[in-house]
Amino acid sequence: MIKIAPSILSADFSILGAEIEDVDKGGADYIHVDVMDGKFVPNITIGPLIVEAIKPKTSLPLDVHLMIENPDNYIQAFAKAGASIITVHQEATVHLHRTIQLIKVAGVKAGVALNPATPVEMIRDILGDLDLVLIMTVNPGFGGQSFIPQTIEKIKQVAKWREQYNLSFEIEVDGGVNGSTAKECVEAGAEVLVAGSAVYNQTDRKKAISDIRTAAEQSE
Ligand SMILES: O=C(CO)[C@@H](O)[C@H](O)COP(=O)(O)O
Ligand SMILES: [Fe+2]
Repeated sequence: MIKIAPSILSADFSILGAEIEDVDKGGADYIHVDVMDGKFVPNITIGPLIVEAIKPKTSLPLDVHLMIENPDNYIQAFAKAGASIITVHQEATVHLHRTIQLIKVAGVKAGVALNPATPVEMIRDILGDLDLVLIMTVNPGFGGQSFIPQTIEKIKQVAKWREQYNLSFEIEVDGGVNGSTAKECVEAGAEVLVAGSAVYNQTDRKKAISDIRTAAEQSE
């Protein structure tokens, strides 16, 4: 089953609660929350206080994508704020296995994200500990960038390992996902599609979500 995760990075932050309710009613499966610290990536966005504030606005899982250095220091705070999934970048933590355990101890599903230039081999040995693998299809930091096609091979390789080792983590793609790129991602093995500008830059969010889903399902 394909899941659509609208990224609130492209929402109108002055009416964030209403923007979340809009995609919730519009058929979203996750709410994707991009956390940026101005160090790991150039941009600065959301902290645990905002996650706590939006939690009552939706019953959908909050899919928190941490683009921050030293993520261990903030896992507890985001878990307490209401995160359902916490995804950290492999590039942002030296002791990735420990970071994953910290997320699990906090009672939250654990994901690892890989930048476009990071080989999937970096996480092969810990795939069995993961609930989600996030293949970045743009360089993290901003919404509205173009999809990087070389990332498709990485999705395929992770999907191959998932089958080979009989694992059940979800494969998520993030960046430049829209009606044109969704199909190829799903064909490669992804089932969670993050879409920021492709959803929030449209006035009819329900239609935008449905269009991405329809495009993606054409590959099934
Ligand atoms: O994590 C990120 C960017 O770093 C994403 O979640 C973006 O928010 C996706 O935006 P679009 O490429 O879909 O506009
Ligand atoms: Fe993201």
